[in-house]
Amino acid sequence: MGSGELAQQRVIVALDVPDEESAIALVDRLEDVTFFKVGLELFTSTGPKILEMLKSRQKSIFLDLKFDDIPNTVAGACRSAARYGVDLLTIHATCGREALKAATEAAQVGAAQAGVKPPKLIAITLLTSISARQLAFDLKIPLELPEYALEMALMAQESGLDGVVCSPQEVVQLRQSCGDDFLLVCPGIRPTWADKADQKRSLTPAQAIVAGANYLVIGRPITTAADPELAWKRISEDLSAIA
Ligand SMILES: O=C(O)c1cc(=O)[nH]c(=O)n1[C@@H]1O[C@H](COP(=O)(O)O)[C@@H](O)[C@H]1O
Repeated sequence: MGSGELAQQRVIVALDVPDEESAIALVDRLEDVTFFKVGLELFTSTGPKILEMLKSRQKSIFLDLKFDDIPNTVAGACRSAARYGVDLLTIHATCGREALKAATEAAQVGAAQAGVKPPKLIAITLLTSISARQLAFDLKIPLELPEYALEMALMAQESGLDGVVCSPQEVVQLRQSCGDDFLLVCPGIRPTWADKADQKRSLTPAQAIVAGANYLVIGRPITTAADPELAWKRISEDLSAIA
């Protein structure tokens, strides 16, 4: 595999910026990046026109709106979001089984109505900013963290979702239990030289790929670097070494 190819195929850059202008500036600087994530900050600021900007540049899109509500509401949200023709879409596993099933069906319906490809619907298992201690003491979940993440993933799989968002630290276990066809999308990725900031359960890009992640979501190590192109290049080179 050529230099940078693995990063181009497997790294999604999170565009956590406040407005369209900053997003365009980053996308145009990072010309080798093929897959971008639009999350709550940017989508709340710009609305769907940011998706058109990315499509006009032939980029793949992860629309990360992390829906979390009652079944009827998340189904409606997924139906609407699926009409945009994005590649990946998120919902929280904690919505529960009924909501996950309703969301899965609604995403298919929305995409069919718009005549676009349905998004891969993936569930957040447990945010990568939550530590084992916080899970026990703040969220009062009596399970061990890996067991809790696995239970959320299995519920998502049984409800018909295409995969989950999980920390790279849980990938080996989830891959073993959920099989090769289940998408494992991992944020909380930190090269050795990057600040961990609010991420609690991280691995390096190479470690996450070796563990079996399908996609890595990387934001600040690239987007807030003094030289974002150089940060991307360093990550691409690290990944080329394991290709
Ligand atoms: O759904 C996500 O993408 C997500 C889930 C999760 O558990 N943790 C997590 O960090 N994310 C997102 O992944 C990105 C990580 O960004 P950085 O920490 O800057 O690399 C952010 O856009 C988060 O919203």
